[in-house]
Amino acid sequence: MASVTRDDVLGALTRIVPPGADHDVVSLGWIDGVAIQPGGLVSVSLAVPAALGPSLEPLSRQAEDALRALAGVTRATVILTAQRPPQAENAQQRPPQAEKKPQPGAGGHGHATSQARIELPGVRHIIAVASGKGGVGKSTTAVNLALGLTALGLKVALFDADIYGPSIPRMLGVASVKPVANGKKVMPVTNHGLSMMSIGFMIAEDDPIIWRGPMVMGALEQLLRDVDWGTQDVMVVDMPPGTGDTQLTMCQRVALSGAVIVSTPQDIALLDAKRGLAMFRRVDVPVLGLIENMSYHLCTNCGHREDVFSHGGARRTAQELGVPFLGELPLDIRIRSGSDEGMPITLSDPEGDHALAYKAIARAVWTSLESAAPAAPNVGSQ
Ligand SMILES: Nc1ncnc2c1ncn2[C@@H]1O[C@H](COP(=O)(O)OP(=O)(O)OP(=O)(O)O)[C@@H](O)[C@H]1O
Repeated sequence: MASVTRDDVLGALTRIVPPGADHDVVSLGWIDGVAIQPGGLVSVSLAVPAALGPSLEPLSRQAEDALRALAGVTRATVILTAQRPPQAENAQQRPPQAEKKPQPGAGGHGHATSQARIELPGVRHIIAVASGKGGVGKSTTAVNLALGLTALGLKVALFDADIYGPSIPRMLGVASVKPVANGKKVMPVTNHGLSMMSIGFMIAEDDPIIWRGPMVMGALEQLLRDVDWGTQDVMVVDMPPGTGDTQLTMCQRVALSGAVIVSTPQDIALLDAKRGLAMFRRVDVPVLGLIENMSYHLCTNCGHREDVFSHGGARRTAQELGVPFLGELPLDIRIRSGSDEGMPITLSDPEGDHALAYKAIARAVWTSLESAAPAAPNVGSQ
């Protein structure tokens, strides 16, 4: 099979002209990134003026058709990302405190950065749930923590930034729901008292999501900005795993009030967790604490407890690094099956030990956020 080249891709895109424009998308400088993977999988990111985003959806379909017509292309995905506003404009929009040293919990609006910040004015606190490596239960923790926060009577949003494996829609039983537009904005999907958005709503589960860093950030930024989040006490962000450029950019661009790090107890996972912690410290985001997931195993039949992964490692690491230890959750099939079935354990067994552990973590997180920031009118406003 002929293999497709970047020039082929750009050539095909020169035939795509936005409605009302005099030039094609290549001449307009809208090509943000092109990724070509073995097997003829082509992904293109088009950085378009933010205000035009929703009206250009048909253009992205047209571009996909043009790419699919190329010899050697088996699948084409074109995503629209919002163009960054010019720097001078950003400087004017940035609140005056943006150049000051950050205050933990003060909405994260304090860290200085040269890049445009993504401000969500109706959201009081934004917290990241992160892990140094994949598969440690970050999404499971983000979902149950978010539900634990709703149990406190808070208005909670959940943003799935795990672009490599968006699992929030499945875990919250809304995998088949499609978000609806409201004017120029998209309404969050709601279920179980949470307002959520995920890249998973926008792509098919088997779509290749191996995008270059800038493309990933563009897609996340567009999603965050284009959703009508309304007023929220707290937004929980399920971060992509790892500590690479995407994660770092996300920490710099989103006004984070703090971060929660999830780790399993093994040394190797803890090393990654330490890397995650260092990343947040580097960008002045307060680390609210460490959670040990899959801390020990509980036998479903007899309830016997086994410390399969040397239980207690995260607590020791938290002490060593001077950050709070927020709690531990066992490796328990009920935690997994709840997520698989769209009914997380905090909902399915709200008075059980695991739900109580998540709720205690949620309380500690909220206390930590609020102890550093005065109460706002929307707090507890459900
Ligand atoms: N405490 C637990 N007990 C049993 N299963 C768990 C537990 N925590 C997570 N899992 C299961 O482990 C798998 C990975 O969890 P999850 O998707 O939350 O991890 P992740 O760190 O977000 O992964 P990725 O980085 O790949 O997105 C899922 O099948 C989940 O249901």
